[in-house]
Amino acid sequence: MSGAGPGSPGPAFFADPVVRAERIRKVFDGQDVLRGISLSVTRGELVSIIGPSGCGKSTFLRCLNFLEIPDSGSVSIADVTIARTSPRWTRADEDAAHRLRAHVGMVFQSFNLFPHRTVLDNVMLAPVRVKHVKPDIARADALALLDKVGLAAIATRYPDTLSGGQQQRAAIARALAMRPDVMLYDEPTSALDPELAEEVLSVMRALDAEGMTQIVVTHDMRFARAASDRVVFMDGGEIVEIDDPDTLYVAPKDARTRRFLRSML
Ligand SMILES: Nc1ncnc2c1ncn2[C@@H]1O[C@H](COP(=O)(O)OP(=O)(O)OP(=O)(O)O)[C@@H](O)[C@H]1O
Repeated sequence: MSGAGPGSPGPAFFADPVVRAERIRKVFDGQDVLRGISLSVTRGELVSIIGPSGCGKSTFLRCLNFLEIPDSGSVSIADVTIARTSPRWTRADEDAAHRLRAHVGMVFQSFNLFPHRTVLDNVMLAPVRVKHVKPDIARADALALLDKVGLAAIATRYPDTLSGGQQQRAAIARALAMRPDVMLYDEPTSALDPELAEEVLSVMRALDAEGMTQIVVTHDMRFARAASDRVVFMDGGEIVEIDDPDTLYVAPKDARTRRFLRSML
């Protein structure tokens, strides 16, 4: 939640960690993609992760909910902790990952809506099937969420009749329907024209104002600077954390990251 000012809850509001990743490592085909990354995100924070193409941003995000399984390290989200202590991924690990994912809403670059279902069905499906919420309650909840993202009037349409921005807002509503503790976004606006991207970003800003915890992998430096509480730069499988997104201070020793940042300003 950015812009703490007079009357805002202040730093104590951020005291409660929702996500804690410690020493996450991931090797693909002998390539050290993540070299022991740690990141804590507290309740209500909006953290943007940026960095050069191929530096491991998506891999790190996907490790947070075990869509990608880290080789070592631990992730805690809400009350679930998974520590990788052995190279084997067991049935018990998968069960724990299932419990952890129940706390996480994930939004992908490519929307990933079910094409043969209406927008409303897309949003109410998981609460009914996974959480066994009564259909009439799930429907009312889904309509409220669609209203929040500006899509209530087109709830009965199918995804292929929607703009990309509308589809992405539907995908956000679908993720929110599971009442997550944290939302993860993997380049949510990269496939969108600037105007449609702005519709999506404004939904994310509104969620931030409500206190939702959000982690966003993005190439949108303007959004990262303007809306984030923290910008985290990744490079070479490590992170360089910037406390103040306005000044974009980067440790002087990190020349490659400085060059990357200059190219984005
Ligand atoms: N499933 C996989 N198998 C093998 N290599 C992979 C896999 N996923 C990612 N990689 C490799 O890991 C590295 C990091 O990829 P990743 O997608 O995490 O980077 P990124 O920073 O998100 O890039 P971009 O900004 O271009 O999306 C790349 O070299 C990529 O080719």
